[in-house]
Amino acid sequence: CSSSNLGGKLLPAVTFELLKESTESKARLGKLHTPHGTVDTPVFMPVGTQATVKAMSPRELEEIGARIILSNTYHLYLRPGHTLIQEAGGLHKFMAWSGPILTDSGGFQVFSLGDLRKITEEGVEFRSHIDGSKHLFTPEKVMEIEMALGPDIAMVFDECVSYPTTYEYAKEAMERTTRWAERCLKAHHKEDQALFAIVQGSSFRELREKSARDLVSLDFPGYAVGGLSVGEPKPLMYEVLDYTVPLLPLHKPRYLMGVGSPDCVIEGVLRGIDMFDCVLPTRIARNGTVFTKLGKLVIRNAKYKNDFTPLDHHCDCYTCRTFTRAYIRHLFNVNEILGLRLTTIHNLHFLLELMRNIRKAIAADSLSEFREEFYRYYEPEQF
Ligand SMILES: CCNc1nc2cc3[nH]c(NC)nc3cc2c(=O)[nH]1
Ligand SMILES: [Zn+2]
Repeated sequence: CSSSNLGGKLLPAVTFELLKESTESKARLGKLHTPHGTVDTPVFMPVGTQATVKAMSPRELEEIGARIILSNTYHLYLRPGHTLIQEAGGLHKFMAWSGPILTDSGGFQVFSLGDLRKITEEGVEFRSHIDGSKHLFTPEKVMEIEMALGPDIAMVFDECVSYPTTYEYAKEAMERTTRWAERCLKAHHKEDQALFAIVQGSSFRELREKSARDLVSLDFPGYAVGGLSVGEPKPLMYEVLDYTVPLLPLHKPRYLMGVGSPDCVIEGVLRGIDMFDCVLPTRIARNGTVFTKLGKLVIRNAKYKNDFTPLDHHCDCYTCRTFTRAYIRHLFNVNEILGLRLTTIHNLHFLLELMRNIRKAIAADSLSEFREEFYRYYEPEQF
């Protein structure tokens, strides 16, 4: 059922149950209840930009324990169109994913189109990266698209400001984003879909605090921290989280957008983040780079030519149980599709397994030991 009806008062479609707060950090265990099932948090959400997590079938996603996945409003609006997907019965039916789905609002995509877009108070005029046709995304239009796509969680239309930026521009963009969020709230009318807000303000503390305060007063069911993982040094991202997350409601989910490298996920969880998404694990898999306990491994490297051991000696995923480095390197060498499928399965399993272990560590109040142990082996990158 979507949102049960108690004497006319509709219960919200998506609710967050705070199960346990860590004693040693801001980490917490939770359950995100949605019309398409419940998600244990902290959670990593694989990205399925064009209504598919590239190279993975829904069955394989289920097998590795994926629960909630992301799709992209911008891409699906352009192809095949949100009206076609609505005709198909919505995204869940169209892509045969029965679990929870979150759609971003296209904000990030249209802003990364560079000078192919024009921002006004009304919205963003942009040219399609496919055929150059002109489009206008307004908060109202984006709400119409996301209501038609039918995900369990829809994101507001915001402006993700690039890094670095000036205080003046960050202020102007943040205040407009808050006005857009109010317009999204007014235009959104789908009871079985939750609308999450996105905090902006770049790396300026008073802008982040103003953005958080204004959005919290609008009482959204969930809050994302946007404008991060856009090229800023990791310590700066952590600093922004240190002073932004505490301003968000304890009993609502916090979503850090675009973060999915193992070290950033651990640092985000420690700072009170519940939800993560990132194209990194699937994107680097397709060019043969995999996560392992000891850091990243590039399988095309000649040193793996005669290496008949698994990708990651500590992993029990289908790829690592079944194939060797030599075989997967061969597949990449001869451009065989199975190669990138196997590395995608492994990288997603790696991230989802990391989340399972993080949840276990929070439950056992041992997340800082887990973090020490993880860093003892894992070599994080600077960006
Ligand atoms: C929902 C669309 N809006 C929206 N998406 C985002 C996607 C991101 N992806 C990354 N790093 C890969 N940072 C992001 C920030 C935002 C952001 O501030 N806003
Ligand atoms: Zn594996």
